[in-house]
Amino acid sequence: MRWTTLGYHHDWDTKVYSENMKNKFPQDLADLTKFFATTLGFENYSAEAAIVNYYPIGTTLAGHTDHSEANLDAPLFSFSFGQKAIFLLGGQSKDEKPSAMFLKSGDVVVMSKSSRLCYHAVPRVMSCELEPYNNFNSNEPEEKKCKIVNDCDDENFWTPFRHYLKDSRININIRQVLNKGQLEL
Ligand SMILES: O=C(O)CCC(=O)C(=O)O
Ligand SMILES: [Fe+2]
Repeated sequence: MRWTTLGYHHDWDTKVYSENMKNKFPQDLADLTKFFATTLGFENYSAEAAIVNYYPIGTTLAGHTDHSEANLDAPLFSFSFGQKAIFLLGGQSKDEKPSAMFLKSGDVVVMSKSSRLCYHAVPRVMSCELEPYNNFNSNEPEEKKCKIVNDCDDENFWTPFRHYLKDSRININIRQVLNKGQLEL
């Protein structure tokens, strides 16, 4: 499994965010996440760090908690695309037996309040039966479709992504790092 980072870079070795290791967080992803946060009643949410996880079928992510953010009250948002996974969600200690759920393309996991600091893991990525990520039949009129949707309608543009997703899952894991009013680490 591989990953890239956006915004504040999460260093999996030290688990420390730093002001010296960050780039601009993509505005469209920040807006999308804020939409989810506001809809769920989390005002003032600001997406500041993301890990984009790339899982070829057969790869796994070991059990862990995400506790490096200065702000542990803001929820963690997790968007899944491509092939499906088994996601294990446990408790705040390893003594608690985890619950298993499937995460499919388009599913969003929100870890907030008591689940924010719970152990979780991805023990299995496997083939899905349906491929919702290949379906661009939107009812939006042509002029209202955003650029990325129009780009994906173009077979030449989409083909490499379709090939990649056929055997892989992508998860985008988004966090707010700073507390309200905090300007830097
Ligand atoms: O792939 C997932 O669903 C979870 C990823 C995750 O837990 C993380 O990036 O911290
Ligand atoms: Fe995590």
